[in-house]
Amino acid sequence: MTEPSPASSPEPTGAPADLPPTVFLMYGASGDLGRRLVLPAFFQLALQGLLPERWALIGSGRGDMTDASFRDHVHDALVEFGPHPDEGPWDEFARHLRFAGGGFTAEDAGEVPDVLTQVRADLGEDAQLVHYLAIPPKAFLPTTRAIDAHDLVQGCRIVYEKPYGTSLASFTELDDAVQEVFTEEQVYRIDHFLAFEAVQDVLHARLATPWLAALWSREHVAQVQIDIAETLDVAQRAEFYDATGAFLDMIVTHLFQIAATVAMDAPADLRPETVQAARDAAVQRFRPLDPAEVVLGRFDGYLDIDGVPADSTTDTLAAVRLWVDDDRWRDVPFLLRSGKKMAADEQRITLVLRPAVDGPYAGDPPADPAVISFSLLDGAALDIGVTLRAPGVQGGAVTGTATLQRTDLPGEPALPYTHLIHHVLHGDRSLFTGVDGLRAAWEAVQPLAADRPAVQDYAPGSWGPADVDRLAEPGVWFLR
Ligand SMILES: NC(=O)C1=CN([C@@H]2O[C@H](COP(=O)(O)OP(=O)(O)OC[C@H]3O[C@@H](n4cnc5c(N)ncnc54)[C@H](OP(=O)(O)O)[C@@H]3O)[C@@H](O)[C@H]2O)C=CC1
Ligand SMILES: O=C1O[C@H](COP(=O)(O)O)[C@@H](O)[C@H](O)[C@H]1O
Repeated sequence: MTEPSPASSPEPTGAPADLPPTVFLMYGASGDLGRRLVLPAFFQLALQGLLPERWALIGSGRGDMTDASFRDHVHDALVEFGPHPDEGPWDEFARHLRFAGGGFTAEDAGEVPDVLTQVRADLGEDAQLVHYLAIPPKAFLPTTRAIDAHDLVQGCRIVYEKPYGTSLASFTELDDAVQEVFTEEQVYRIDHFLAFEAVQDVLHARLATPWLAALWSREHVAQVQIDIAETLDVAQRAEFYDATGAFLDMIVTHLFQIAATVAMDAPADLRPETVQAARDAAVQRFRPLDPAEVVLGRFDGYLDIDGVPADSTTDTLAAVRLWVDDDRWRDVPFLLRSGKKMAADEQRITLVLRPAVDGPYAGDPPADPAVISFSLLDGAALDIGVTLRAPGVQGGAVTGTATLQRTDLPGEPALPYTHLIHHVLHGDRSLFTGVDGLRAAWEAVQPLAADRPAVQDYAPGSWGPADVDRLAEPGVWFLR
């Protein structure tokens, strides 16, 4: 298959000086996500000179916090998670931080209006307003209504964390309310895996490297494997996790979006709407899952965790065989797997390549097939497996792997949330999930609502129940 060549730049462009004055109103700024991921991303943007010349970040929360204690909170977060405040102009950065306590509901906007008025007096009445909902998903809907009730919709952008819905019904309820209040162009729905540099590579390497593009189809690819394996426990967040499970936490969200990034047709250009529409169109071609091709697992010992009910049936691992119904991928299984307490911390997208179909090596495939494999972890790497003549006088075939470390490339990598906030600032929705794709994702998992497979036990430190291996047959999991 041939690919069109895209015409425009892969990154949002425009100097920070050209960005309008911007006010971020961050709901849930005191929470775990804010501390670990979002506030560090703001500081990384500041270090790289990528924030607008005039900006403010107002943390909003239900408690009372002074500006000074919010600044201390941000400082502590940076000390713990980096970039360290000493690495940059902390004092200057801190002056942009404000806090508005007293919560924010439709009935009572707390201190938000007052603080916003003060900030606007400084930045200008027409400063761009960006709402960032870093709050639990159950608060998305009431906060959306509150933003409407307090007349903070006009001209704003709004960022929703994941998960955007937990079923087709709850997605529809949330999205109906969101579409009533905002136009689609105002809405940024996060799936932070789309912002991993290695996930962005999957599209950009293919678009920029013709030989890679040439093998991007069923003609050369026998299987696609997407593996997000974690050794992590869930004891710190048992309540959340038990209500969610691996399938909802990871498969229908992150792994589906990654699968769509692999499966999408090459967009004709890199305009955000073209990229998002191409990815959404790929999700719309996902065949509804067959429950017989879904394996759910639970690590031994899960039921002993404090906060997990004795009769829990929550999955801590999920693996699925997904099919993409189009000419490019017909009959190529997409194998998705993610779980907790697994054998390794690994995040990989692997295209397993077909062996020779004719010539002297046909019919004699090597034990390890050739692959193109993207690691998503820090300092991510691209592994390219090629089958070669085996060394020595006996000959035969052997597969070797060449590894390209991203850390060997020139340039400073950016954190996923740094990319995401940068894109919001520039009005670029290419790294955000589209509403059509999300709806299609929930539709694709609907068969499980009526026919959920039983949860099977697996040993902590393993790759999951034996049935997971069966999903990959006649092949094998690249990670094993
Ligand atoms: N933590 C993570 O690693 C990740 C989280 N996410 C998503 O980010 C969002 C925030 O997650 P996280 O920070 O872990 O969540 P937290 O449970 O830490 O909550 C964040 C903050 O939201 C406020 N809050 C809590 N309940 C409510 C409520 N009912 N109404 C309004 N505000 C409330 C609290 O602040 P206060 O008490 O000051 O009001 C709290 O500190 C969620 O949607 C989550 O799914 C996504 C990816 C990773
Ligand atoms: O959204 C989530 O993602 C994390 C894995 O993402 P990472 O960026 O921390 O690698 C996962 O551990 C968590 O369960 C899930 O909610």
